[in-house]
Amino acid sequence: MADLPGHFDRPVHIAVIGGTGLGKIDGYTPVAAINPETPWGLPSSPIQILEHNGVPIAFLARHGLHHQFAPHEVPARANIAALRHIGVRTIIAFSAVGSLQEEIKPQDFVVPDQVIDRTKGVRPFTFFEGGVVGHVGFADPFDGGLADIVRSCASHMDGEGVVLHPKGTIICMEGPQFSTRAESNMYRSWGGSVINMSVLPEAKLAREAEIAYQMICMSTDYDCWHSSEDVDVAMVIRNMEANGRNAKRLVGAVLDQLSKQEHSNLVLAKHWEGASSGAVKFMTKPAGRNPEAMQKVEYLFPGFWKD
Ligand SMILES: CSC[C@H]1O[C@H](OP(=O)(O)O)[C@H](O)[C@@H]1O
Ligand SMILES: Nc1ncnc2[nH]cnc12
Repeated sequence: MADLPGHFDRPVHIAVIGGTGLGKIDGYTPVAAINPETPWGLPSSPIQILEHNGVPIAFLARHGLHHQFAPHEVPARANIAALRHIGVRTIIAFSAVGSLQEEIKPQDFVVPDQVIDRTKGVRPFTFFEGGVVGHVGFADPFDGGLADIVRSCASHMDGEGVVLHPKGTIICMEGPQFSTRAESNMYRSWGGSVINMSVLPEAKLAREAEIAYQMICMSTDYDCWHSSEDVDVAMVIRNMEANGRNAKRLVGAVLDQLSKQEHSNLVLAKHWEGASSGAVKFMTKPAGRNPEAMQKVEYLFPGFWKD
C-alpha cells in the first residue's frame, strides 16, 4: 500500500467494508490509498481504491490493517465520514457473525433486514450532537434495493450445502467478550438470527450520512446457545477462511450488478437524499446552533447550511 498514490481525483461511489478475517479483497487492481482526516479523526485504515471493470471501489478494513481496533474502538464516525467525503453513496459491509438459529450453519451467509441494538452506549453513535440535533428514520436499518441485489447473486456462493439466507435479524452486542448462554438464549427468544459486535453504530451513521448500506453476514459459529463446541476466536478464524472465498465470489457478482447503468440511481442513493437535511435543519433553531457542530455537518454535506 505504501507505494500507491495518496490521492484519487475522481469520486468513488461504492465502498466495501471488510471485517474480521476479511482485511482485504483480492483480485482487483489497487490504484490509490487515501487517508482523509475527518472532523472525527482518521478512519480505521487508509482507504484502498481498487478498480473493477474501470469502476473505482473503496475498500476499508473496519478493525484496521492489523486488526488493532476492538469492536467498541472502531472509529465508525471517521470511517463513514471519510467514505462520504470521497463520494461514497453505497456501502456493502461484511461481518463475521455467530448463528442463533439451527438452519443458519457456520459458513452460511445472511442478508439481514433488521437489527436489535444491544450495544451499551459506550460508542459514539451520531454525527448530530453538540449544538446540532437531528433524528433520522431507522425503521428499516438496511437498504432494500441493495439487499435485493445481494440476494440476486446467491447462485455465486460455492460449497456443499452452503446457503445465502435472504433475511434475518442481527443482534449487535457490545463485546468484546462473547455472550453468556443465558443471553444467547434470550436473543433466540427475541427472534434473533445472527449476532455480531459491529453493525452498530456503522449502519446508523450511514443512514445519517444518506448512504445506502447493506451488511452481508458470514456465519462463523453457532453462538453458545448451541450444544456443539462453544464459540472462540480460533473457530471464527477457521470458518472465515472458507467464508473469505465466498465473500470474494459474492462481492464480485454484486459489484458487477452495481456497475450497471440501470442501478446508477440506487448506487448514488438518490432515495436517501434529503433524509438528513429534513431531520436536522428544522430541529435546532439558528440561535441554538453551535458553529463547530455545524461545520462538522458541512464536512458530510458541503453547502448544507446555505439558504
Ligand atoms: C473475532 S469474533 C468477533 C468479532 O467478529 C466480528 O467482526 P466484524 O463484524 O468486523 O467481522 C464481530 O462483529 C466481532 O467484532
Ligand atoms: N458468536 C459471536 N458473537 C458475537 N460476534 C461474533 N462474531 C462471530 N461470531 C460471533
